[in-house]
Amino acid sequence: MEKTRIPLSARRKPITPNVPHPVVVPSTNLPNNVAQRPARRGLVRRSISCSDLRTLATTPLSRLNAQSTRNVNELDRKPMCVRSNLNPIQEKVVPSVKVGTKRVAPPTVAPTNAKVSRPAKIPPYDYKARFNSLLEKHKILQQTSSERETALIVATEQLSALQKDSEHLKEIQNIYNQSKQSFMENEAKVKELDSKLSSVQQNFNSVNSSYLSLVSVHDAIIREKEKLIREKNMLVQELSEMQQTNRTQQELLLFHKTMIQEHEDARRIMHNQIQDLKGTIRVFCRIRPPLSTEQDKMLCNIIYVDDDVLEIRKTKELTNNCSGRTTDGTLEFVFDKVFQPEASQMDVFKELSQLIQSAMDGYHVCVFAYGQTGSGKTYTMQGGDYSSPGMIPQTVDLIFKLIAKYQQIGWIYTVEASFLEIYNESIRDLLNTHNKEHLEIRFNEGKGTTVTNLTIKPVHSPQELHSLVSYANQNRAVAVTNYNEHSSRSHVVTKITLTGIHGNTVYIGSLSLVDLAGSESAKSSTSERLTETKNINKSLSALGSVMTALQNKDNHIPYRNSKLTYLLQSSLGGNSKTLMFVNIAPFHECYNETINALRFASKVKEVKLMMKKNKSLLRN
Ligand SMILES: Nc1ncnc2c1ncn2[C@@H]1O[C@H](COP(=O)(O)OP(=O)(O)OP(=O)(O)O)[C@@H](O)[C@H]1O
Repeated sequence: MEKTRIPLSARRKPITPNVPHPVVVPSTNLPNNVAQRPARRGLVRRSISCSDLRTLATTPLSRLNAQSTRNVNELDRKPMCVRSNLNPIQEKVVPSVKVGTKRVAPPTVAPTNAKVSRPAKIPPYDYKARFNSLLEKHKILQQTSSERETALIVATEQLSALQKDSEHLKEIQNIYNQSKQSFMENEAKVKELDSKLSSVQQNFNSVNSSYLSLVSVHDAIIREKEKLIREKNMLVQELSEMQQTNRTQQELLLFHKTMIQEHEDARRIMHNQIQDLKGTIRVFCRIRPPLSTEQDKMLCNIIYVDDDVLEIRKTKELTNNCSGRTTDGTLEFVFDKVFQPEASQMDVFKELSQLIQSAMDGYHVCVFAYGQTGSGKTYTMQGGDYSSPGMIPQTVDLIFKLIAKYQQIGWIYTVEASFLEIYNESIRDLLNTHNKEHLEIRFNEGKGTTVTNLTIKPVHSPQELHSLVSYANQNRAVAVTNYNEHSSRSHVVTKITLTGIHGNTVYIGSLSLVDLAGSESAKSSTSERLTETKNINKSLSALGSVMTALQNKDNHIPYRNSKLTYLLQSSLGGNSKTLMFVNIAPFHECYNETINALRFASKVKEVKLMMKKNKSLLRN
């Protein structure tokens, strides 16, 4: 039997084995736009790009399935178009038939109604012809059968290919699903990255805006820096001009300092000459007012003739009994100044302050208050309450004011203070009442008068000195049972030493402020007070003797007759300025003591001291 050849058109290309990549997809399963690409019959072998997969992913599955079904049907149809090359009449499209779930090409049926010329009718008796005709028919049938078998084989191959396609499609579907899953994951990642990108963008924007503002600040700083550099240059210029001016001014200042120093020296000399002209021993008389508790007391008749002359009168009987100038029983006394009861502490200090200047200038100054008990000595030296500070507190304040003033022209001052009490001719250290050491007065031409073992405190401020003054007063009070009685019976010496240094020049001056014991006579004292009074009178009369000797310019001045005069030797000698307050109580009952005090003071007033300045040179 002649073998039937399968037409080329009916053959199918072998299907490439299914491998994940490259993916072999039947063109029919691809969406239209993908499938439109050049394809071979039925199948397309090509690599699936990401965009194809994306298109696949975005195409609904139902649509793909429908399209796939359509294409399979088309494939089913196309291979069934079997052409017979034996008989063109037999060539026709054979529709596929469904066998079970598969569609296969139906067996080809030989056309019976072919439009060919009918063979001539064979007579019934022509068996040979009829046999040949039958053979011909048989041959045709055999050929048809063979073709149908071939078609069946082709259809079976196609079916198997389709099955493979289907499996392949399933695999592609899986790959597609995986790709879709991975795509969705990637898309989520892309979204996440997008959000990160947007936050990074925001950060970038904020950093950028900060950067821009920093840039503007930087620019402003640069501008400011340039401005400052310009100002600095101007200041440098000004500074150099000022330095030049400064040099000129320093030269001028030096010149002025020299001038000031020369003027200061001249002032010191003139000041001391004026003080000398006023008297080396000056006597001020101060009459205290009666207190509110003393309004009943009869007063003396005191007449203030001038600011340095007073007249006092008690009775006519006393006329010619006094050493003062008498006129109708009136005694007249002339002092350097008479302070009436109304005079304030400030008025009194105004006169004293000139002597403090002398102490700063290197002189020894002695101020003492003389008078009977209750005449106002302590009030004058120490003061009453805070509103009426006496000579000592005011002196302390003035000293420190002057020190500050002198500092400006190059002077450096140091201040030292000591406080002692002479009671019954023995000395007590008021800054150390437990001081059992022997306190002995020594005199040295160079150093002046000193007391051995006496506490001497350096002082740096007025407050410190005020505290020492009150501490000394306190010690004076606690040492005895009856302060008022005791205070009348002892001499208190406050000594402030001032050392001024300017270059090689050193001035050492001192201020001795003495609150003397009451000057009442022994007659008016009781027997108990007699010893005290004798001692007081001894020291006061020694003071008078020293004054007289000084007045007479005696070779020997009896300083050593009492502790008081010995202690005040350097303040009463030729190298000092002395101011004596004679304090007077204004009462009739005190008249005799008043007259005695006034006489004593008048005697002192006549003393003329020979002055010698305590100037020394440290070097050369
Ligand atoms: N100028 C004055 N103005 C007002 N009161 C004064 C004045 N002088 C003294 N007094 C007052 O008179 C009283 C006696 O004065 P003060 O104690 O100073 O006398 P004194 O001479 O120091 O006595 P004593 O020798 O006992 O110490 C005190 O109360 C004092 O305050």
